[in-house]
This record gives sequence, structure tokens and C-alpha cells, in this order.
Amino acid sequence: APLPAPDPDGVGDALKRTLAAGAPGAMTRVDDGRTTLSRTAGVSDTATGAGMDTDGRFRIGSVTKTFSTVVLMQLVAEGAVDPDAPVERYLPGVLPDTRITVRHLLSHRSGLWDYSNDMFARTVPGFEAVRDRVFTVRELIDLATAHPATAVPGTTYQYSNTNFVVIGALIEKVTGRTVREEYERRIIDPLDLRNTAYVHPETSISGKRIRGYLTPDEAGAPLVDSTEQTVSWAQSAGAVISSPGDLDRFMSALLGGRLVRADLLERMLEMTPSDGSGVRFYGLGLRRRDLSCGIPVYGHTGTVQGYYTYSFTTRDGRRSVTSVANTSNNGTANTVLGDTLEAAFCGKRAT
Ligand SMILES: C[C@@H](NC(=O)[C@@H](C)NC(=O)CCCC[C@H](NC(=O)C[NH3+])C(=O)[O-])C(=O)O
Repeated sequence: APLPAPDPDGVGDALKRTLAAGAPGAMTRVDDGRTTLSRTAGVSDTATGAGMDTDGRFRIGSVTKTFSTVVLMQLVAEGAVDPDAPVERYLPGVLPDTRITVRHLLSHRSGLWDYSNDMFARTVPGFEAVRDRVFTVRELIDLATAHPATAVPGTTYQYSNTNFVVIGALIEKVTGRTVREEYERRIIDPLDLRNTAYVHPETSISGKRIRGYLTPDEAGAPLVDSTEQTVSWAQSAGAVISSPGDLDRFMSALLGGRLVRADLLERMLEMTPSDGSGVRFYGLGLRRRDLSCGIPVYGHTGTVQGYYTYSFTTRDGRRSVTSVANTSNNGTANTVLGDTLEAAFCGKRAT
């Protein structure tokens, strides 16, 4: 069935409400193959007043998890990794429970504690303590395994950044290359994603960049410019830099079957509920959201200090939508930003 036409006014209204919730700027880019719709609001830099730009570069946070999953699934297709094998086979002695399989990591069912819960219990102090830190993957895994497991492996969905930091270590061990090289040779170069890079542990964003502003926990406190940071606390779970245009191309290529073998893409789409809403699910490194007009969309969200991201596409990859706000630790701004998906995929609300 043909998709409803996007509702530009609905997108613009959601972006204005995102600013009213406290974001300095917000933007949405809709790619329908041949046509592109871009809407921006507010500023990408509060000092200069420069506007938002859908070719601007920003920190995509957990949308990185989908990049890491694409690399992993290509290794599965090449016979280098068995998703149902224990992680122990590829990373002996790294995890405390040898029952944890690669698939458990990809579907957030490993039971591994998320070390970021401890790191960012206090938002700005937690961020300041790590913004210039360079962690080894071993250090991050040790922070996680200092806590008991949250569940028996395979039994429960429990979101954890630890899972995708281990996936990154697995990719590097199996290929003998860095995740940066693997992102470049398997995704960035083939799709010509010119505004996408993995520069960990560098702290700056090169080129046309969107500055990010972290909202402190204390009501009314001034926003903290969090643009420059290593994101070493997240690495293959959250440190990719990209643009709305590039993320739209990436998600369209993925669901359009151009990045992962069809039967393995089907595995990625085997979903379990990620919350009690009945409309949000997690597969392997991919989220699904069932929109109010009955259209399921696939992609990922991202939260890294100073940036909220939604990047979703239709099942066939024909229409992709990426929305960004340059603040974080602001739940209202995040929720309202998500309204852009309804306007962009479902069109005008039935009045
Ligand atoms: C949820 C999101 N996950 C991600 O993108 C990963 C990389 N980010 C996090 O786990 C959030 C870390 C805290 C951010 C901080 N919050 C606090 O510090 C709260 N005290 C902030 O909001 O910037 C996803 O998968 O969609």
C-alpha cells in the first residue's frame, strides 16, 4: 500500500515543541528515494546562532549499535561467527557466564549489567568525569561484571550498553581489524557516507558540526556544551558520528536488503517487546515502532550527552526519517521529538 504523504507542518510543529521543551535546536530529514524533505528549528550553536543543518554532523549514540550489528551479521554470512555460539568461543575468559551467546548480546538478553547506569547516575558530574577519558573495552566490561547478572542469559530483555561493547571486541578479535576499519570497509565506503565517521578517541567533530548541549539535573541550571568528548564510555555501542542524510541512506540500505543477507536480516527483525507499550520492540541491534497509522518502522534511537536521535525506515527501506535534537537528559524533548515520526510516516492526523 502506498505510504501517506509526509506532513511537513506536523513535522515543523513537533520540532517547535521540542524547542519549547528546552532543546536549542531540532531537525528532521525525510528521504523518499527521489525526494527529500528537511525541516529545521532553532540553532546548532548557541554562541554564533548558526541554524540546524540536515547535512550537519552529530553524535548518533546508540544508532551505532545498528552499525555494529551490520558488521557482525556480515561476519555471520561469511561463516566467521556463529550467532548461537557462546561468546566464550571468540573471547575466552572475558565474560563471567559462558552461557551468554552472541545472539544474547545483539538482543539485549545477556543479563550483563549496564555500567553506564553507575557512570551517569549524576548527569553533569558523571559526564565531566569521563568526557576526556579513554577506556579499554576490558575496563568497561570489568565495570559491568563487578555487578551480578540482571537475569539468566536468554530469559529477559534488558537494555545494556555492555552488550555492544562486547560485540565490538568480538568484531576486532575475529577480523584482526579495528571497528573503525570495519565500519569503513563494510558500510561507510560502500554507501559513500561522507558525513559519517568513527574517530574514537578523538574528541572533536570535523566539518559542519551540530553542537550538543547537555541538560543538567538541577532545574533551571544552564546547559553544558558537551560537543567535544571521546564517547569512550560507549565506543561500538555509541561513538559513531553521522548526519541525518547519511543515516537515512544507511537505514534505507539496511532494510532495502543491501547490507545484510536476506535470511540474516529476517533474524534481525525477530522482535521481542522492549517495554510495556505494546508498540515498541527490539530485534538484533534494531528497534521496531508500530506507529498510530499501523505502519511499523525499523531503526534505532540514540542518546549521548547533548544529542537525541531517531533514525527509522519502512520495512522496504523506501522512506527513511532521521530526527535530531541537540540536547539530552530532557525526557520531554526526547518524547516530543519522536512525534516527528508520526508526521513524517503517517502524514496528516485524521482530524
Ligand atoms: C537509550 C539509547 N541509548 C544510547 O543511545 C546509549 C549510547 N546511551 C545511553 O545509554 C545513555 C547514557 C546516559 C546519557 C545521559 N543521561 C544521564 O546522564 C541521566 N542521568 C544523557 O541524557 O545525556 C537508545 O538505545 O536509544
